[in-house]
Parts: sequence; C-alpha cells; structure tokens
Amino acid sequence: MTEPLLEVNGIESGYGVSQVLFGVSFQVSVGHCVSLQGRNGMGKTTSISTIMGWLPCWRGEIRWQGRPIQNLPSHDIAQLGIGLVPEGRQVFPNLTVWENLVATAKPAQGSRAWTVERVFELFPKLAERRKNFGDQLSGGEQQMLAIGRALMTNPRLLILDEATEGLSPILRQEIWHALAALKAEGLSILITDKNLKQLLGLCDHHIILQKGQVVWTGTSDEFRSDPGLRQAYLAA
Ligand SMILES: Nc1ncnc2c1ncn2[C@@H]1O[C@H](COP(=O)(O)OP(=O)(O)OP(=O)(O)O)[C@@H](O)[C@H]1O
Repeated sequence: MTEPLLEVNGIESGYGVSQVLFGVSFQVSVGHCVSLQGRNGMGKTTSISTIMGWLPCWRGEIRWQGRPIQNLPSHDIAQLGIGLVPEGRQVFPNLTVWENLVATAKPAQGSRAWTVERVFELFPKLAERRKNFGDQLSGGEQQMLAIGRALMTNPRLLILDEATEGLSPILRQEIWHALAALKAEGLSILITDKNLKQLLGLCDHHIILQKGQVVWTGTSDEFRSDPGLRQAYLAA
C-alpha cells in the first residue's frame, strides 16, 4: 500500500449560493500521478480551488499527509508542499524569468532540491530566456516558467490545471516529457488536461467528474478497456 499524500473525502463547494461540487472524493498517493477529467464546467478547477483554500469547503474533508487542511488559509496550504500551476499560468509579467523563479521559491536541503539551474536543465528554453520578462515569453515558455516556479517551492505534490492548454504540439510534447521526468523521480502529480492519450500514458489513476460528482475512477488499463467512457463523459 502506498501512503496517501492528499485525500479528498466527500467535499462540497461552490460560488456564493451556487453549489458546484456534490461530494467529490479521491486521493493522490505518494509518487502517483492522478488525472482529474471531465467536460468543461464539471468541477475540475473548483476542486483544485477548494483544495488550495481559495474556495470554502462546505462539507467533507481534505487531508494532507493525514492531517485535515480544509478551510485553512490559502497561504498556509501553499506552505504545506503543494506546488500549483494554475489555469492560465499567471506568471509575473513584469519580472524576468529568473526573478519569476526565485520570487516565491522555498529552498530545501539535499542534492535533488530544486534550484534555478535544475529548472533550466528541465527546460533549456527558459535558460535562453532568463533575462526576458514574463510577458515577453510565448505561451509554452510561460507554462514552463509556471511549472518551474511551482517546482522552486520544492513541492511533494504538483497540481497542474490545464497543463498544455493553448500550446503548440511541439511545446505540448516538451511539457509531457518534463512531467514524465518529474514522475520518474517520484514527484506526486494531480493534473487536468484535455489530451486523453497523454494522460493515459502519464497517470496511474484517473478520476472523471460530471456535474460536480465523481462518476468513474480507475487505472489507465481500466480506462482503455471501456471504450464507452470517452463518449459518455469526455467527448465534446
Ligand atoms: N467564479 C465563478 N463564479 C460562479 N460560478 C463559477 C465560477 N467559476 C466556475 N463557475 C461554475 O462552476 C462550474 C464548474 O466550473 P469549473 O471551472 O470547476 O469547471 P472545470 O471542470 O474546471 O471546466 P473547464 O475545463 O471549463 O475549466 C461551472 O458551472 C462554472 O460555470
């Protein structure tokens, strides 16, 4: 049995009086990669926002390494070891690549601790652009920077919301390669993306949301052996 890192148990959440999540449960174990899937508007970003403490958790429980964290202030949750790559990237436009990487960095000990140099090894394109400002980068470079910035907090869990949205096929491929390398070194990952083929290759486990509820969970092999799933829950 692998140890659970993040446990989401029956969470309910929403915006104002509008309920979006109706008892969502899943977990991410140490070293595992989990995808959160579903059509647009089914609650993926809302689930991530609730985990991060940006939205109140109305019911249910969120545990980090066994400890309840639901409704902790978001700045406390960010300190726990969760690195977020938000939808739309949100790099700092007026800071250089190097400044973006160090602005929110959380140093760690050990030879595998993340440094600017390690991020540049993972994404050599960023090294070439180290003196450019955030708003001078292409979408793909911004996404690499957003991932690098999250890694610089030395997280135990990396959460990516729409990991490759709006990127060219070549840049997408670079992001998928980097994520596979991160997984290979044991980083836990929770990811949303539209590219099913890549998600099936990368992730150990998949969660499908529909109207704020989990309607299917399983492994990549289980997904592949059920040809109706895609049409039922994911096709546009
Ligand atoms: N700020 C908001 N205020 C009110 N309702 C919102 C807000 N953001 C999202 N919603 C609603 O919450 C529901 C779930 O949206 P959410 O963004 O979690 O979906 P998603 O699965 O991440 O989809 P997408 O792929 O489009 O990002 C949708 O009905 C959406 O309209």
